[in-house]
Amino acid sequence: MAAPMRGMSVLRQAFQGLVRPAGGQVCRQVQHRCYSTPGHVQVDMNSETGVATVRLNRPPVNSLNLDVLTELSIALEKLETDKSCKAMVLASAAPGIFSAGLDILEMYQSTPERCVAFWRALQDAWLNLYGSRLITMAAIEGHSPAGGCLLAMSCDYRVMAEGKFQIGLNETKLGIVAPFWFTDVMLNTIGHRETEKALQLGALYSAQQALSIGLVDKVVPLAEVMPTVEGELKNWLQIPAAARVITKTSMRKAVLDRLRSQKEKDAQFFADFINRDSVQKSLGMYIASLQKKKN
Ligand SMILES: CCCCCC/C=C/CC(=O)SCCNC(=O)CCNC(=O)[C@H](O)C(C)(C)COP(=O)(O)OP(=O)(O)OC[C@H]1O[C@@H](n2cnc3c(N)ncnc32)[C@H](O)[C@@H]1OP(=O)(O)O
Repeated sequence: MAAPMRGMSVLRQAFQGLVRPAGGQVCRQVQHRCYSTPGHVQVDMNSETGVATVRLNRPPVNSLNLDVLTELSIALEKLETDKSCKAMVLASAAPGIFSAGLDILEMYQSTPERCVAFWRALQDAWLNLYGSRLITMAAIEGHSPAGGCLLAMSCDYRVMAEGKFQIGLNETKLGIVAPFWFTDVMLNTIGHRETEKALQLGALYSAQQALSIGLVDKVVPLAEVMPTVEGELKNWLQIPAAARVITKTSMRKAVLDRLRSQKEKDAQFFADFINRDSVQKSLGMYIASLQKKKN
């Protein structure tokens, strides 16, 4: 069986009620337990089915800042150690968006120390998600670029809403480079040739295009995303858990170990890279282009 993820014991305590995060709530009902932190990540645990729904909740676009990533790690750790939890659905509480990826403002004109802390939080959230023993499914009910795509790809199964929404690792379009572990996850998902094209072009795919290259597993109308995930979960839940977990762990171990063995080096590299003048200039232009879109 997969070992629970290491670290963050204070965070785990927070969820066990020993330490309460500022402004956080723990509410218990008969069949549903809701663990809500200040509002960035909502967890609804259905004790009857053993399925938890984790919703990103940072409107307008669920950009992933230090707080969101830390809260996501807390939530995933808690579910990992909850023996009654068998599966986790990752979704969004914000309409029209799964996640806009990393909060660009965490990378623009930030201090090296903040950059390192931010990157460590991302690493931990990803290690918890990709290394989870749970069945993990992404309900992609909106746009899912960059870090949003990473989260979705790190689940076991993806259902995306048809229509105008886009998904992909578009980092090169921002003048930045997808880290090796983003690349590894994409390689494991869509294979080498498609990854080469997708990453160099910073391609964002429609749901149908994503389906055709295997980036998502099913495309359905928006209203059908959750029911489709629930239907698919029924199949996965029938598989003997130990055999499924051992299979998943063995297939993901090399990629997880690659990051685990160089977390600090990776965080330092990120902080150095992102603070280069040329990268800051590109990010500044990208932020301006997002703002200009509105005018
Ligand atoms: C080795 C080290 C290398 C470094 C590797 C670093 C890796 C980075 C991975 C990433 O995740 S980078 C982030 C990439 N994300 C994007 O490119 C998405 C940008 N956003 C969009 O394209 C659109 O916002 C959207 C997601 C398609 C949604 O469009 P919509 O029209 O619904 O909303 P907007 O009006 O565009 O946005 C509303 C509001 O939110 C701000 N915003 C959008 N995305 C981000 C973001 N990722 N971070 C921070 N802020 C974001 C946008 O600027 C608007 O703000 P305003 O103040 O209301 O104008």
